[in-house]
Amino acid sequence: MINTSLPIVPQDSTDQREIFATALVRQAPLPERLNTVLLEMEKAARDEGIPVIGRLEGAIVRTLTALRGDTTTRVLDIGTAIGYSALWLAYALPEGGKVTSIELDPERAARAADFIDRAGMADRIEILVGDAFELIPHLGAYDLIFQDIMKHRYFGSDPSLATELLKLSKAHLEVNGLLMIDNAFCGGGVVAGDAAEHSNELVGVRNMNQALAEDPDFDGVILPVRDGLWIARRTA
Ligand SMILES: C[S@@+](CC[C@H](N)C(=O)[O-])C[C@H]1O[C@@H](n2cnc3c(N)ncnc32)[C@H](O)[C@@H]1O
Repeated sequence: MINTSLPIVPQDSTDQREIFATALVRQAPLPERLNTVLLEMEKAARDEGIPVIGRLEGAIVRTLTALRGDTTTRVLDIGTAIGYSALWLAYALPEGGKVTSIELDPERAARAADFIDRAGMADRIEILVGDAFELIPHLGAYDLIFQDIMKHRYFGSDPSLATELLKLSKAHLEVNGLLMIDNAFCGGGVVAGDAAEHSNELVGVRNMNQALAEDPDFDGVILPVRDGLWIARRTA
């Protein structure tokens, strides 16, 4: 069901500026229980080739989420893997905040549940197992949505799905809500040349980038860190 032979963006970059920023972020104090589990997850991700956003992007996601303060209590995390991004999101939320995280692979979802429990965040994160395209239409509205499934879902598949997921996310995002989408550069492919000559995945991500950039209901920008992180506020 899941194509595990896909290229994985390394969690730690070779860019000297990102290495410097990541080293500083590693020194930031975190609750010991949370940090112990995050370190274990980072090791598992490296050893087993599990794609996670890594420490630098984790800290960016946490900071952007925390900046929203009490306006953000309902978060949707699309693509749980082993729960790494869900933990950063949950940690940033105010009291009473909750992350709903969706994962297609039941084994990964089970590992995520175990890590999340050990990090002491089980009361803040709910994992739904299934296909995001089937589950999201049954969910409510969110203050923040983090999308991180594109690499898996679109490679060699239908290039229109990336834009469909954007539409689905928009339909479940409150006005003034924040949409974050990882892998906007699609491994660098969308920057390198004419995506139309490349894979369905590249075409899909390029079209999604264009649709989001042109959408009058969003203000946003791709942060050029790691593989490109869209941050876009729904304005209307
Ligand atoms: C890049 S990983 C997510 C990493 C996670 N956000 C993190 O940083 O910790 C993408 C995950 O999305 C899952 N996935 C792929 N297609 C999906 C779909 N249609 N619905 C739900 N999950 C999906 C994959 O099984 C994979 O575990």
